[in-house]
Amino acid sequence: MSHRILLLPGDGIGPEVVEAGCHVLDHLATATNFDISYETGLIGGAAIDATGVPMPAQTLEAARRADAVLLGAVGGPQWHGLPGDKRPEAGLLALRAALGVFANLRPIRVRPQAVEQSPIKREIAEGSDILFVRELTGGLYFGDKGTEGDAAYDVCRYSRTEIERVVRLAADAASSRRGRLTLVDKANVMETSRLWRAVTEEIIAQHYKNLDLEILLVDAATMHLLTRPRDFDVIVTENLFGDILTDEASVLTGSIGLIPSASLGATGAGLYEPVHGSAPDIAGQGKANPIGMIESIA
Ligand SMILES: NC(=O)c1ccc[n+]([C@@H]2O[C@H](COP(=O)([O-])OP(=O)(O)OC[C@H]3O[C@@H](n4cnc5c(N)ncnc54)[C@H](O)[C@@H]3O)[C@@H](O)[C@H]2O)c1
Ligand SMILES: CC(C)[C@H](C(=O)O)[C@@H](O)C(=O)O
Ligand SMILES: [Mg+2]
Repeated sequence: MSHRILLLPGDGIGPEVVEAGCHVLDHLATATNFDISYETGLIGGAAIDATGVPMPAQTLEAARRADAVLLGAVGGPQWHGLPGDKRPEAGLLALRAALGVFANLRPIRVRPQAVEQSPIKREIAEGSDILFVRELTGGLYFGDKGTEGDAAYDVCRYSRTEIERVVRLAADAASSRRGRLTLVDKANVMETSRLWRAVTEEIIAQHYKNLDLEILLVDAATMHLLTRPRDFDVIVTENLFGDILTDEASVLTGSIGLIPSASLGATGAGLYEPVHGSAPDIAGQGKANPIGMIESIA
């Protein structure tokens, strides 16, 4: 049976890292007799230029048919003036929503070979191995948004079900790793965070008594990540905090180009993409680090 892989190279360095990743995948597929077939689709700025929209219906249909979707990156300064729902990034958000991939796994490991590349002191960074589980289809990204006169708003909303499913996934991951789960929230200010905290404490107390649960406020967490990174095993958090904290934590490894991700839902195809963006500052120069893409494929 052929495994259908949808390639969405996107913009900037996206096509460069997807091409590099496919060399590796082709080689492995041949070496192991693993039958794959590729389809390539448009997303982001490339799709806007070709079709006028960041997520053509044809791409969505191909994603729903695929066994896995590999995405490079979307976005770039040439599309920055567009309204929010017409920007390249809106194409990626539509894809995540359509595939229902609510859990975004972002492993951040400091490799012994690269520890000297880290701007963080060796004695702090060495041996860090953190799995972020970022909620991916809720929160501020998908709440009601708009403008009212000269004001603007983005609503942050989470349901108990949305929190439960991703916390359970993170708790399962922690159970098969070092048994430590950290919830990062802003429960001293945000109502959604208070719900995250209540639901998480309940799930851990009822179903994961073996786990050691730590809870941190997000502002302090940004410091702990760079001062005691080895203390963390699995970190679960909401969509926006997860976006920001994983770019921060990537610094431990020496390059955001090293960080892979897998976005998974309850059923259907997964979406596999490096954590970095389209890197317009280095696009077309043949120097983008492809490891994040290659590890996403792995
Ligand atoms: N998943 C995605 O498609 C995704 C993720 C993040 C940002 N973006 C978009 O990408 C565009 C640029 O965003 P940005 O500049 O804030 O973030 P970025 O991640 O593209 O780049 C940040 C910095 O990291 C470097 N970098 C990124 N990937 C690298 C790699 N593989 N190898 C070496 N260096 C690498 C860049 O050169 C840049 O200096 C924006 O339009 C943004 O919305 C897309
Ligand atoms: C491009 C953008 C929509 C995206 C996000 O914020 O989720 C990116 O920063 C990421 O980390 O995948
Ligand atoms: Mg990001």
